[in-house]
Amino acid sequence: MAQKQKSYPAYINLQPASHMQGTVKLPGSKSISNRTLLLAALANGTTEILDLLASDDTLVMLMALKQLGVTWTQQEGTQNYTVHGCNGRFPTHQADLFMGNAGTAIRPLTAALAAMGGDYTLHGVARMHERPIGDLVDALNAIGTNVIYTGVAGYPPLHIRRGQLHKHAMQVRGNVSSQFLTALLMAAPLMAKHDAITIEVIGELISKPYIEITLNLMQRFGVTVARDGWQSFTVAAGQQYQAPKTIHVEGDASSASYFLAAGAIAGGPVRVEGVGKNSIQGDVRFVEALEQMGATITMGDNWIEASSTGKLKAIDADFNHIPDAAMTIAVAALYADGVSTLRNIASWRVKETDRLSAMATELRKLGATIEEGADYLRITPPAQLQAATIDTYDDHRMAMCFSLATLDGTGLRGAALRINDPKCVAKTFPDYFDVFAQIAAQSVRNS
Ligand SMILES: O=C(O)C1=C[C@@H](OP(=O)(O)O)[C@@H](O)[C@H](O)C1
Ligand SMILES: C=C(OP(=O)(O)O)C(=O)O
Repeated sequence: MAQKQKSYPAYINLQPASHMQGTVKLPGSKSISNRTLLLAALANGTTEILDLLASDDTLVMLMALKQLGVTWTQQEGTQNYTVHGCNGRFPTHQADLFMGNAGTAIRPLTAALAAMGGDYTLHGVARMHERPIGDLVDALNAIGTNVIYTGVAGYPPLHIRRGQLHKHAMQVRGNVSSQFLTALLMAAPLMAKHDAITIEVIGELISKPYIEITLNLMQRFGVTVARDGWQSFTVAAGQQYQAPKTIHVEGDASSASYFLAAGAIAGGPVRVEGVGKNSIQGDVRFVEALEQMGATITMGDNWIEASSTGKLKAIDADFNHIPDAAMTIAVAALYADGVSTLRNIASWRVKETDRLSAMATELRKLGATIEEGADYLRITPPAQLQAATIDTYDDHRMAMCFSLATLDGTGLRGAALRINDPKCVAKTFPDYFDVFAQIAAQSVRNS
């Protein structure tokens, strides 16, 4: 078994806290873990991956690779893995792959399998079958791959057969998910055997910093991508992924956001370890938003710390570059001195749930006044938070960011905050509520 299993009750009651202080060691980055697993599997040679994230999203990738004939081993009692690369061609040409709700698994694997051809099906949980993949499939099939929808057009499940590449210039729309471009980039060396592959982005590209993670990791595996800004990307012919021997997975910057926000809301200092000023993850820029709200941030090579001395200031900003960590700002806005506006976050609607609608509904339960726009959220905090039972919509980030609603020690008047279905955090952070409780306990000891 690759991951430890954790059992959670149907709900969890969190006690109010007025001060948060302590240090957290972060789990590995989901974005880096799943990219590294796929690149290591495709590479020529053996890669040792250190500190891989242990979660549902990485488990589905590990299991899919195993079904595809990739050999990997986990070093006992660690999150270190040895992956034996298959040099651009999976040994197994027929497989039925369960992808859970992991966008970072299904999208890049679809592109890689389409490029290779075979007889593969990819499917996931019910919500996965509502998350769009049409822009990726269109981009692939336009150059000759053979990807078929077996349910509703534009969505998984997918069936991948053998195609015949007849073009090397690809086009992909960028305004629904950056993961489509990431997927094409990662698969491009498999299709660029004799001719360069170019990928042109049509229209706006969202979530840009995730493309930097992709390019950075491809480079670590020896493939260079030439680019013209965010408009077009070229992978020269004849490049193959080469195993870098060892690769270390940074701590997850999106997971860091909950603890850093706790330090900013409730005094701190709260320090996260595993990610720092040289991170390749765009979500470290979450701290800029906290600073704008008045928090004090310090950073080292492998840590970030947040603290504050007074009430947070309201914020009005564009969060397109950090859609995941922006959810944490929505809850932090409950503690601000005025009305906050989170702009350019339409992609929230096609993630684990419709996050714009879910966030609006749950913030209202706490007493906030919310304006939900097509692509923005305006949050007016209540004078005092109300105790509430928070629904989580099978969305790990809904569960994690609403734990911050306990940090107004007096406002909840001693009442616990109830979070339903806390087990959904297993998507990226199975131990989240234990770690959150440890920080709360450290804070009590230190106060
Ligand atoms: O490439 C990645 O690792 C991710 C890209 C983002 O998705 P979108 O590009 O769909 O916004 C982000 O929300 C997701 O959690 C991880
Ligand atoms: C959007 C997310 O996940 P996915 O990788 O499945 O897109 C997320 O983790 O917030």
